[in-house]
Amino acid sequence: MRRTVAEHQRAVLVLLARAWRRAGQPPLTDDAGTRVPLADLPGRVLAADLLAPIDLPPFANSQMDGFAIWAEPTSNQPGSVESGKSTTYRAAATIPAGVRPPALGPGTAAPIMTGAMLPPGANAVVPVEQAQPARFPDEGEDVTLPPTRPGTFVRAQGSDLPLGSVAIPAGTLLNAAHVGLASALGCSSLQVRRRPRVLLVTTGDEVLLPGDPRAADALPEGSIFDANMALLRAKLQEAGVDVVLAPVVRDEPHALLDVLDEYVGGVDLILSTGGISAGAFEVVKQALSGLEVEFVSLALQPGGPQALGRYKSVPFIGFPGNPVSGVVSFELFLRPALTELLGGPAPRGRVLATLTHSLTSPAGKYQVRRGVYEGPGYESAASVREVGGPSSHLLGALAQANALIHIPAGVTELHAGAKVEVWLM
Ligand SMILES: Nc1nc2c(c(=O)[nH]1)N[C@H]1C(S)=C(S)[C@@H](COP(=O)(O)OP(=O)(O)OC[C@H]3O[C@@H](n4cnc5c(N)ncnc54)[C@H](O)[C@@H]3O)O[C@H]1N2
Ligand code: MOO
Repeated sequence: MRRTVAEHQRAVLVLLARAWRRAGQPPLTDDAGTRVPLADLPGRVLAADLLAPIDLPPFANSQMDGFAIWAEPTSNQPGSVESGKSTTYRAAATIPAGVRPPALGPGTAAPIMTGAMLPPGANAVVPVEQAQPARFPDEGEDVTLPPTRPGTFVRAQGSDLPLGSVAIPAGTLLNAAHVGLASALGCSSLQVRRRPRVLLVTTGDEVLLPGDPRAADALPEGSIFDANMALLRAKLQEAGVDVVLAPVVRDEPHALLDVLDEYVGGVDLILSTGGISAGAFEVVKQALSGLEVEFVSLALQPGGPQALGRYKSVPFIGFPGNPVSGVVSFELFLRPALTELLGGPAPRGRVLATLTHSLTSPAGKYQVRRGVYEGPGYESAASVREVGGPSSHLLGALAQANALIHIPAGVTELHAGAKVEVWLM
């Protein structure tokens, strides 16, 4: 079956949405939610609105090292802002951060430190630099301060977030700032959405894992070391997925079915690599054809052959075996679906960049090349340079790349200086 890239993106999204979404619920929500400590929260998605359990700041406090005073709210008093006259105060006891200060006496100014609690009876702070003398006096000494409006350099209680307000909405992909906010609100853990558990199945008689005893002396002729298991595991983990690894499956359909049967009960998605094109030993195709999995051919390179469906009700996605094909398939189909359905990972940045050299692309194919992107500088526009070529076995080039260059179907030639769409990895 032939399908466009956009149609396949949609098909992947629909497959996962149908399997993962319970009526009226966000996808993969456990009834109890999962409580996760602060240290492990970045990259997780918040399950329920976090309501501020306290005011933030919890009390009115000083924004400057200076003097806490009572500033007259009326405009035409002597010493008011409008009259421009300074006022001389008697210095009260110094207020450090972390204590509950005594009330401010009339005619006094209390030396106060940044973050210290404003004493009852104070409503403004004058920075020490504006005092005469411009230093902290001993208690009982005189200090002269300029006219000041009420509220100056005071961080009011609840002015950042009032008690009971929505501090972080459900569905937020949590980052460092969210974790800092949760901690400042006194939360040591938050309730997050469960991560999908993905079974990663690598296939191929020729594939050996590094450390395999069969390669103890030397890599046997005709064999290769695995790239896909390590590569896609890292991609999935980076995207916030829990990965369940199956052993490398040899090119025997019953061996694949045995592995799927062993793991299918505990996972939300099965992702396989290899065995789906036109050869004589296509293990995924042979094992699953006739079941609920369809094998499609996209006008896409890399990533042309794809498999999609279900195995015993669990969504099944099959990527082609070439390592770069797996990466492109992941970036085009699976990662955006995870973002859309689960709220994370963060979408890839998509920008236009100037191609540094000319390129050709086969007619009728959507090509995705690997590139090195350099962001705009003071005097230069964003640019991208291809590394390697179109072939999907070029792992060395992939490892140099930080971007995918998109060349739409129908574009056969691009000159240096052309603007191309780039996805930043
Ligand atoms: N006659 C045709 N041949 C091929 C077609 C086609 O349309 N007609 N499509 C080509 C394209 S495009 C791709 S992509 C591959 C996809 O093949 P499979 O998905 O069946 O994958 P395999 O044949 O199993 O492997 C392809 C390639 O990748 C290497 N490989 C596999 N697993 C790993 C691994 N874990 N680590 C590193 N490398 C791996 C494998 O050795 C092969 O070289 O088919 C083309 N052929
Ligand atoms: O479509 Mo294949 O994925 O180019 O190598």
